[in-house]
Amino acid sequence: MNDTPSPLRIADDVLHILDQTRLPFAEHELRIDTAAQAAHAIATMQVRGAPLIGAIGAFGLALALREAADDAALDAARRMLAATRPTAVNLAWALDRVARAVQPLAPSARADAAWHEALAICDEDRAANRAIGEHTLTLIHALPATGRINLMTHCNAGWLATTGWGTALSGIYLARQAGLDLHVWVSETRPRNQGLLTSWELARAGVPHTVIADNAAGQLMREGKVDAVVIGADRIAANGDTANKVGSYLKALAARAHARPFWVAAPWSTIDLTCADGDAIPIEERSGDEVRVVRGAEGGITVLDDSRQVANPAFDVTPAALVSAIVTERGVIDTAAGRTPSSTELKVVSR
Ligand SMILES: CSC[C@H]1O[C@H](OP(=O)(O)O)[C@H](O)[C@@H]1O
Repeated sequence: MNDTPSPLRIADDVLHILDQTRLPFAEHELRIDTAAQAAHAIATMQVRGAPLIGAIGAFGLALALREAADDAALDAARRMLAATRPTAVNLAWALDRVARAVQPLAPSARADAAWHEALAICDEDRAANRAIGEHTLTLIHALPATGRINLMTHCNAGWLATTGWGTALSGIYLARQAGLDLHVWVSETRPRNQGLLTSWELARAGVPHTVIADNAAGQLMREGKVDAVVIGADRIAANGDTANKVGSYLKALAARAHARPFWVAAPWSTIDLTCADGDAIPIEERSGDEVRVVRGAEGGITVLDDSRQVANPAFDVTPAALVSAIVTERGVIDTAAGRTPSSTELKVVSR
């Protein structure tokens, strides 16, 4: 799995992360050697993307256990890290997994065991994402498109958002490697502009793409310029309702209106069977400053002052009825086929 870039690097038993708040303008690595630094990196989106914040949370818990490893310290560190971002279930999932692995151990053995568990989470994430890419490639091959294939994506669900390969972008990378004639519409994804990260990734990989304003998606679909939409996910409820970066829902509505497939690509750890449907998914409300200030290479420009009210929900929920397929490492859950889910699909409902 070494043939993928990664936003994190382990050296000298500490973490080094690519600071995503400085991309795409500057490539700058940050050293993370305390749990507080890991929590800060997640909360400020120096690291972002559901699988990646899960991995950084896991390492953060291991770093906390180097300082104190009794039950109270474990619980406090876990809560502190879990509180950083609420929507992506991968964070809580990874923290629970590490805590479960170390709880039976003596405090003196916990930090090393937690570190190894975090490394295992990363290995499994890369393998899962590669498998997601292979399943997505099958869907791409099955598109009725003749000539160049035009996909659309939203936000950044590439290797920057994971520990390698990406989720939504994994299939795009494999399609490119397979020599498919493919072009990607990349929506800029205001207010944090993660679309610029996607463009940065795709440019590095030589994938033809075009960045669009978020509001251009419907017109492009209307003009027949989009063959399918593929996005990542932060939490998928038991009925298939999908929380992803705000703006995903509007793309799903437009895709349905124009009879285009809308695929959600995510590892199994993003499925939260404790959420019956999308109404149970917590939606992160971020600072209004992200809307008030437009960031660029030279810092930020304030476009709206504090006297104006701003709302900034960071995610939205796309109802399962608008999702054509959920692609996980276990295969494709075809939510449009109207068949009964298999045992591996558990409670994810087919439509
Ligand atoms: C591969 S999951 C990517 C996922 O992460 C996102 O959010 P954020 O940038 O706020 O961490 C977004 O919903 C992406 O689809």
